[in-house]
Amino acid sequence: MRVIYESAELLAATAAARLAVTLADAQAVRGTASVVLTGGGIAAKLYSALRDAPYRDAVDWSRVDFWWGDERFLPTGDPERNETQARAALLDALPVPPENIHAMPATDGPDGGDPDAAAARYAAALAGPFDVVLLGVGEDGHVASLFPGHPEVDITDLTVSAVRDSPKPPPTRITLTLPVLTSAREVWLVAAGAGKAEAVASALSDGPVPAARVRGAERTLWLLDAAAASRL
Ligand SMILES: O=C(O)[C@H](O)[C@@H](O)[C@H](O)[C@H](O)COP(=O)(O)O
Repeated sequence: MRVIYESAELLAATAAARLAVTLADAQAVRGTASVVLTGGGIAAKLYSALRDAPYRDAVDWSRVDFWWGDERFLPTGDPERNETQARAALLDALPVPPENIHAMPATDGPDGGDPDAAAARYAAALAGPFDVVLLGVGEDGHVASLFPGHPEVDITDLTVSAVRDSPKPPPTRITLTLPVLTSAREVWLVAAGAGKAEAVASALSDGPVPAARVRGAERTLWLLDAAAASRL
């Protein structure tokens, strides 16, 4: 399904509300809920919309697990880390037990600057299937840190991989792979702005971009603003 909103603000506001309802529903059905977070501009808007919404109390935040789809492999607290962004825009304001926040390792973690060991550590900790995977979409059609033409896109035997030579800085990253992303109940691809129009059009016509290959087990949702949908 795809939904096109007039503006990025409306997209962020509705996605935040949708996320609260989906997590509350998951808790009603299964007792707990899990979400995989992403980085990027529209994600930051979504996180602060959720943080500031009174309905956020519909979710029992003590029973939500937070994971990440990808991370920039930098020191803890680096402003460029997706974790730092999500904590500042959302998690720091919610009553989430620290052990439910499953950040990807940083370069000052137990594996130091070794992204392969850090990826293996995250793989060992992963507990899916996830209820919702949030994914921003890059202008080149990347999702998480799966970049077009890079070998990580075709990995089938690992759930988490190191990424080197990322075309988007910083060059070293950690990413979930397609087999684990596609095992989630719902995958939501969220994109705003004219810069995303070509990538969105390619993905939705089964073009050669990583975004075309990610699907949820139960539902795949494209949440777009009018500019990102302008080439559909
Ligand atoms: O580390 C990152 O940058 C990401 O997790 C990445 O996959 C991001 O979600 C997209 O590149 C969209 O980012 P923007 O919304 O900022 O364009």
